[in-house]
Amino acid sequence: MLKNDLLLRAARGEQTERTPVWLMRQAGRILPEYRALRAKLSGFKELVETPDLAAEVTIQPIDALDVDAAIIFSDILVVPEAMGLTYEMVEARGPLFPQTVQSAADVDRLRVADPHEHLGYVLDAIRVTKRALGGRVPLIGFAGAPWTILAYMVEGHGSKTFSKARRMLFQDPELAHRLLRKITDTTIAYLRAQIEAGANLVQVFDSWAGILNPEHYHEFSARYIQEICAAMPADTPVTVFAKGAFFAHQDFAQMPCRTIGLDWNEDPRHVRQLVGDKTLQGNLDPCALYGSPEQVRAATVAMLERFGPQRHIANLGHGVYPDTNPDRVKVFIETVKEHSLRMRQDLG
Ligand SMILES: Cc1c2[nH]c(c1CCC(=O)O)Cc1[nH]c(c(CCC(=O)O)c1C)Cc1[nH]c(c(CCC(=O)O)c1C)Cc1[nH]c(c(C)c1CCC(=O)O)C2
Repeated sequence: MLKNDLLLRAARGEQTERTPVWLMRQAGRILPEYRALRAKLSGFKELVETPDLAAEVTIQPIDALDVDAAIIFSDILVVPEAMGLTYEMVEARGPLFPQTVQSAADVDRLRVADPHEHLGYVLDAIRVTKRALGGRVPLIGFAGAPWTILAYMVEGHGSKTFSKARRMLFQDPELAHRLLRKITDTTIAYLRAQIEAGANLVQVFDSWAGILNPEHYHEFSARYIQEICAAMPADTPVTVFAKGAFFAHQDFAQMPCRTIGLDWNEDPRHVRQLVGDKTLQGNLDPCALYGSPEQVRAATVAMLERFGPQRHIANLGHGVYPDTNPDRVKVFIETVKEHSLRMRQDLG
């Protein structure tokens, strides 16, 4: 039994006494206690692959920030690794795949991973975290959207344009679909296993949605996300966060998911008209947290008013930036709690 189930109720579209709040990328990065633990280890992967440590880092923001959800400490790139493509996390630079996917032979070599065999460390981390949380807040599981995973597997590292990955969509769409098929099958099994291990809600991150043209987004991304959503157990809410996909609201309106994540470029009042009765998540500009406490408070209040009191999960419009002052994050969280309560009292 959960002591605080605001997130799940908001995701299901039920009335809540206040708006739940958490932050994308809340685990790690901004917390001194994360940096202290991280400094003692060989690197990011040791943290991700050691369930007790991953659980500890997952719970740090619950203690430090008093958010309404935990998100399992892991990375979207564990999926390509489970399929046979190892990644490295290069200090201060980001992910790197020494081998990339270019040819039909490369796709054939990849396996559809069995999550119990190849991603057992994540499932163990979820189990340890659940036990340690003792029902304080729900635990969010996650995976990358197939398109975003393909982008890293083909490109080999982060990029502003991902032009190698997008080139494949133009030059060899069939090959892209074969790769997306394997990623999607792996992701469905992986997210289902996360839910069995204890994840209460799962989020699909399509971080590179915004660089596709609308036709390609429909053909190479949305249909696979749709399939993933449809394959989840009916009682587990799914959130789809497709950064920059303002052109794809029609796709999202039909998506069998409960919640749509919005980046900070979007106006929730406009999106509400387009996607029907879904819950919306977001969408404060992460840079708003560089302001003074008064400015953070004002920006947060304005955001809450745009979403309205119900069917909203407060968050940033993307992950929190590493150099953000945790005290400003606290102002954001406290303002959501106080002001969303007040919005309901004003109504009642
Ligand atoms: C694109 C993407 C990645 N990873 C992820 C995405 C999708 C979300 C998004 O768009 O931001 C998802 C992710 N990565 C991480 C989480 C942990 C849970 C959370 O707190 O949200 C989550 C949900 C830990 C992480 N993943 C990474 C770190 C930093 C590693 C470190 O400790 O040095 C953390 C805490 C590394 C990572 N991982 C990735 C990149 C590009 C980088 C390097 C730059 C960066 O720091 O974001 C790939």
